[in-house]
Amino acid sequence: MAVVSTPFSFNTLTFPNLRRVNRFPGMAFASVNNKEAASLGVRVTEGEGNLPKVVLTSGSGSEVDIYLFGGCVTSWKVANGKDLLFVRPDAVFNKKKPISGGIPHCFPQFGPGQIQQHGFARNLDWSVVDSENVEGSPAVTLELKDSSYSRSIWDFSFHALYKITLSTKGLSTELKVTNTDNRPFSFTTALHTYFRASASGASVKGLKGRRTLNKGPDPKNPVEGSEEREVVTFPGYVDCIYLEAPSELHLDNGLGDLISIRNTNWSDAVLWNPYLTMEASYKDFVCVENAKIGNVQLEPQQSWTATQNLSIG
Ligand SMILES: O=P(O)(O)OC[C@H]1O[C@@H](O)[C@H](O)[C@@H](O)[C@@H]1O
Repeated sequence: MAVVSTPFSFNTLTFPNLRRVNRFPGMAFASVNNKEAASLGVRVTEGEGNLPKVVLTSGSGSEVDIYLFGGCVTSWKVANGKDLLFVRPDAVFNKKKPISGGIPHCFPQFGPGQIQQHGFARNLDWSVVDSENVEGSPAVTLELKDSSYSRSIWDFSFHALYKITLSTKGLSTELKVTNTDNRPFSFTTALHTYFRASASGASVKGLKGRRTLNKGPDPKNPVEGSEEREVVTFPGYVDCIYLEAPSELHLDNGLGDLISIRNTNWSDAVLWNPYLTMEASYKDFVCVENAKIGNVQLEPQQSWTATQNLSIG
């Protein structure tokens, strides 16, 4: 897969607009430098394959890793040190492929469709544009804009901002896509979240009665249906879209954790487990994805924003 990468040096990385946000309205923001960034719970380090990685650390000890390549959150360790996300053992960190695991972006196409599966946002370098700490919750905002590479695939000018905030018990993301072109465009998108799980014991609640598009038999010709189960499990190969999913789902990861997955504006959901097609790892994860399966249509200068909040009880 062709990948465009931006030259990167740890020595030159700065945090534009890094700021400490005061608790009280009306007080001025204090500018901070990279050293202070660490004390605010935001630092940049070298990840796997020497790729730059932002680490957010909350006051309670929870921690999140985010690779600039793909704007991909790869780890969410809660205060007891348990990582609730999963990176596949076949994941590579060499920019030749998207990182297979964590929370990859699917943009501007969920797929299958006319361009590469899941689009290009997961195999481009995002950049840091803002960072802050609000009452002990560190946050970083990443940015992705069109480039000659993206335009060779999808010929539109766009601007995406992705804010990731870590709190004591939760991990929140906000994705804002703006049409910076002078023509309307449409896209589909998803956050393809890989949760660490015991797939045979994992289940999702909240989907009963929802319309389904089952991609299991043939991804290009999904079978329409509706979900009858209160508790949806992963007994074998699962690849199913839920249209107009609720704004809150509950995942029991089969490892003793109940994770609530709340969203605004991600109208649809996808459950995926590859079963024996990924024999080495399928037992250890399930994907529960917030998605926008129908086209989001944006006029020039219009934006679309969606949030996801993962939290443990
Ligand atoms: O690109 P990845 O991370 O291997 O994921 C692929 C899977 O992603 C899921 O979202 C799709 O519903 C599946 O059809 C697809 O096979």
